[in-house]
Amino acid sequence: MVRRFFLSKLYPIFLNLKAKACLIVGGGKVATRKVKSLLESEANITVISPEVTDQLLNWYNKNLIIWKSKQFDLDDVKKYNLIYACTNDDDLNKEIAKFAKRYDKFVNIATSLEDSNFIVPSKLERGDLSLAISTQGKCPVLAKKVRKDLEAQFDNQWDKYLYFITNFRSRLKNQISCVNKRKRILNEVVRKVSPDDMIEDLDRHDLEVWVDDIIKKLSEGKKL
Ligand SMILES: C[C@@]1(CC(=O)O)C2=NC(=C\c3[nH]c(c(CCC(=O)O)c3CC(=O)O)Cc3[nH]c(c(CC(=O)O)c3CCC(=O)O)/C=C3\N/C(=C\2)[C@@H](CCC(=O)O)[C@]3(C)CC(=O)O)/[C@H]1CCC(=O)O
Ligand SMILES: NC(=O)c1ccc[n+]([C@@H]2O[C@H](COP(=O)([O-])OP(=O)(O)OC[C@H]3O[C@@H](n4cnc5c(N)ncnc54)[C@H](O)[C@@H]3O)[C@@H](O)[C@H]2O)c1
Repeated sequence: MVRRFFLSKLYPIFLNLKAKACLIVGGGKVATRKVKSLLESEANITVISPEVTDQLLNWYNKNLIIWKSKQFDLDDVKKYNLIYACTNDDDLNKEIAKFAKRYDKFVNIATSLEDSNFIVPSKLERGDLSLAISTQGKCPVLAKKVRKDLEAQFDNQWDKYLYFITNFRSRLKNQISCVNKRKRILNEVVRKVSPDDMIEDLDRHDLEVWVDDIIKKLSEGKKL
């Protein structure tokens, strides 16, 4: 019998954080990792910490983040959508969680799964393919290992493949109005064309010719 800490499962979601106000309390290794992925999402990032890593300082000097060089104050949480408590003081992190939840905020506690109401997954990206891996917080180091294993399986060909599939689907939508026919063709192309079929340096024109040729064949009921 498997016992679970949470009665309900954590809900996986991809958030659009562009320009959303995010607060990171703490300026160490963990804070730096969380800020790195928030920067990729173009969030509006504030770091509160008396000291920060060289990397955070570098982002601050390039105006990519706001840094308030001070001790955290409870009132600091009010203005932010997402809050990450990444200090090395677990009692302080827990206090941040309590206060943030009073204001109905989403808060992530680097030292305590139990006090977090969202957690950060390990992630792998290949073009527009995003894989998020979580152990529901039970063993982050295992999530990291699974990510590394998947990195080998999903190699850089997937980048080109996602580009091909995106192009294919958009041209298919323009050419075939029947949803069921589109669905059949897409299923067929996903089954028959693999990332290994992607050609190096295929220019846009050649890609479109290739895509249209596949659409024509499949819509006429021919095999690939
Ligand atoms: C995936 C990743 C994403 C990221 O952080 O970006 C991530 N942790 C990573 C690495 C990592 N974390 C820790 C170690 C040291 C080994 C160890 O102790 O296990 C390593 C390994 C390393 O650093 O190499 C220690 C640790 N982590 C947490 C606690 C507190 C606790 O367990 O309660 C403690 C003990 C702290 C203490 O001693 O007090 C908690 C969380 N860590 C999570 C995410 C969330 C759950 C994710 C899931 O569902 O699996 C959750 C719940 C909250 C959160 O942080 O969002 C990232 C891998 C990125 C990658 O490389 O792919
Ligand atoms: N969740 C995770 O993914 C994960 C992974 C590894 C470790 N951890 C745990 O997370 C914590 C942070 O790890 P780290 O390696 O970044 O530690 P660190 O010691 O490098 O950084 C701690 C930071 O907290 C800041 N800080 C301390 N008191 C503060 C206050 N009152 N106000 C504002 N900032 C304050 C310090 O200035 C420092 O920048 C540790 O307790 C560690 O065990 C979590």
